[in-house]
Amino acid sequence: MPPPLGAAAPAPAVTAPSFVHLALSTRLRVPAPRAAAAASVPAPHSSDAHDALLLHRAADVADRSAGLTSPHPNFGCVIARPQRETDSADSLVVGEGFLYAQGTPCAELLAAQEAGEHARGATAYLNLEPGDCYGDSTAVRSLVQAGITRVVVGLRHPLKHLRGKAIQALRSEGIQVDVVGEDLQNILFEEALKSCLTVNAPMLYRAAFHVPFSVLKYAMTADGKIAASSGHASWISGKASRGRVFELRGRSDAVIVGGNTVRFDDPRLTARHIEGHVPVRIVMSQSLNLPEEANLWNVNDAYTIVATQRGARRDFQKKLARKGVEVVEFDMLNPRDVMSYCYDRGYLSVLWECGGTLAASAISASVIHKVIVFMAPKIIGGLNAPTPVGELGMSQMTQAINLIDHSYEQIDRDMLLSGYIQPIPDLSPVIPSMDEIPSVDPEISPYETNIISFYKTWDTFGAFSNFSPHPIHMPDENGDSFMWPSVEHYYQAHKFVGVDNPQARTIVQEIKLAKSPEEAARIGRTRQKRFPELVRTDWETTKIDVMYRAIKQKFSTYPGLTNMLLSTAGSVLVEASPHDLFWGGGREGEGLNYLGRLLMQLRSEIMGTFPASVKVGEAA
Ligand SMILES: NC(=O)C1=CN([C@@H]2O[C@H](COP(=O)(O)OP(=O)(O)OC[C@H]3O[C@@H](n4cnc5c(N)ncnc54)[C@H](OP(=O)(O)O)[C@@H]3O)[C@@H](O)[C@H]2O)C=CC1
Ligand SMILES: Nc1c(N[C@@H]2O[C@H](COP(=O)(O)O)[C@@H](O)[C@H]2O)[nH]c(=O)[nH]c1=O
Repeated sequence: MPPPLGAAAPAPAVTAPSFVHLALSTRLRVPAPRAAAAASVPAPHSSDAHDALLLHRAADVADRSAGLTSPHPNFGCVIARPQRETDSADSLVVGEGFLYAQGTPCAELLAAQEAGEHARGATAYLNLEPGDCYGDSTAVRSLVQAGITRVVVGLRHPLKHLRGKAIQALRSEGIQVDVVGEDLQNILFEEALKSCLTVNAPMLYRAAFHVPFSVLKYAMTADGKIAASSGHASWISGKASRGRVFELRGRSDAVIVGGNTVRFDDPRLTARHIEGHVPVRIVMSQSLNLPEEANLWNVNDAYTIVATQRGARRDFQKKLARKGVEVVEFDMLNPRDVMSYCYDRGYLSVLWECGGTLAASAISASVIHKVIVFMAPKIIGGLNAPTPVGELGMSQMTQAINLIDHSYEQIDRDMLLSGYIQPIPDLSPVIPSMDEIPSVDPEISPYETNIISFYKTWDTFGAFSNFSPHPIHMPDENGDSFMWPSVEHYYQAHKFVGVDNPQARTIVQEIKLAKSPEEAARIGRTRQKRFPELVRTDWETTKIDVMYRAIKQKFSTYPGLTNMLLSTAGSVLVEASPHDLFWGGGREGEGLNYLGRLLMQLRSEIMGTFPASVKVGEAA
């Protein structure tokens, strides 16, 4: 049951949770009354702490698949016996396995083979729901034949055509399947769930954005340079750091550099010092003004692709082809088209090791998801020395892209900073699709699930829509405040707010003065499509915060709306837009329903701090 009303708690911060936090909170939030009853029954298995520890271990085992399995995700399976007399999880493990490469035995089969007879009556821990596909059912069959009696799953499979299939198949064989966030809601699973999201980040990004998971990596001196002004750059970071780079390459399907880096560094871009996977090397060059001889043209080291502008230096293209280098022509050579091409080739993860010019272009194209910086305690100076990221069109520090879930690590003399530009997308829709509901909770009939949908403002809960006529007073970037006619006006305008361009400011004014939310939406969407360069570079990451700020202000401005929201306690809220599969739930629950999630997040925050004076459920 939700915490008692009126429980004093500090006012929650305004900023919305990052995606990972949102994923956790919507999965591990206070269970609805029905689920709470189920959760209060003591689990007939080892404690949640053991399960969380072993699930975390399965994610670590899955990480050994990194770079080897594309286009399949990283799969890990740990089989453990629930021995009660010891607290150490290690002594519980009887078998482990990870997917070594496409077409090799699956993790579940390998773990079952290692466990042998000890698998009978044991529990299998999987970072990700088994991905048996194309009629193959090896993973499920391996667990059933090994005599596994319980399976703990970190994430449902992100791909719609696979999601829920293996879970249903295992349950139909009488195996107990506990899915984190559905059957296991204890906050103890937070770390384990985060490790499952992180180890499958490549698959999640690829499924969500239809481009490979892209990591920008560079080595930088303490004064922010990636080379001397002469272009000389070896070496900035130390041997141990460069060893980590070889590992990073070994986990990537491709490594990308720009034409200048080839001209200045003549790089090899191989994952030397470690055996196993060798990434494809990609050069992006519009001019094709590249050296006749270069390490990258030696395809005995690794495969090389040169991406160039259609028709560039055909004679040189032929020379490269004769060396075994693959040349791919693009009408307009740009990072997004190259990433779409890599997506089509099945790449899961790409490492950008380019200079600042191409890095800026890739960030502006929103194809960079994570940044890894090796900072060395060195000063090189140089007015014209190259820097890690070139022109992004930002003139105010307040426009800076804030890395999310960032972390620091010291590596010998260097400092490693890594963080996400675009947080890990959580693909699990809050509303299970119709065929999933029975497998989520057999007691629930698909037609009784307490899902509250809203879409048009005249629906019963239409006031939850961003188009509802509830003006909101919001501070602007200069601290002045403005009365926005609706949440939609505010949201659409903020695609262009802060962009230092008169045209962008004009669009913001147009949207402010739009006569209706529909008109505001039309202006915002059409201008975004026609003038992508006028949209703020960090829009993909900040749009959740912008929306959360606006709905928070809306509900705190209109107490009746807050009461209406509280009256939905325990129900799943779905914005039933069939078109917008990010904010909406889609026709069959395939949408991500982020507006519904934010409203539920807001509701659970209010439930924690709601003043006792106002009764829940009063007329709106
Ligand atoms: N310390 C570190 O980690 C690293 C340092 N460096 C250093 O950085 C310097 C090179 O930096 P930089 O000049 O920025 O080189 P880049 O690696 O960014 O290459 C820029 C070139 O990329 C090509 N390109 C293709 N498509 C695009 C696009 N859409 N946008 C932009 N460029 C595109 C063009 O090549 P073309 O002109 O052929 O058409 C362009 O000139 C070198 O001194 C190198 O040593 C480089 C990488 C990492
Ligand atoms: N100078 C520099 C880096 N430079 C990057 O590494 C590339 C050289 O790779 P390779 O030829 O395989 O050794 C170079 O082209 C550039 O992309 N990287 C780092 O981790 N630390 C460094 O100090």
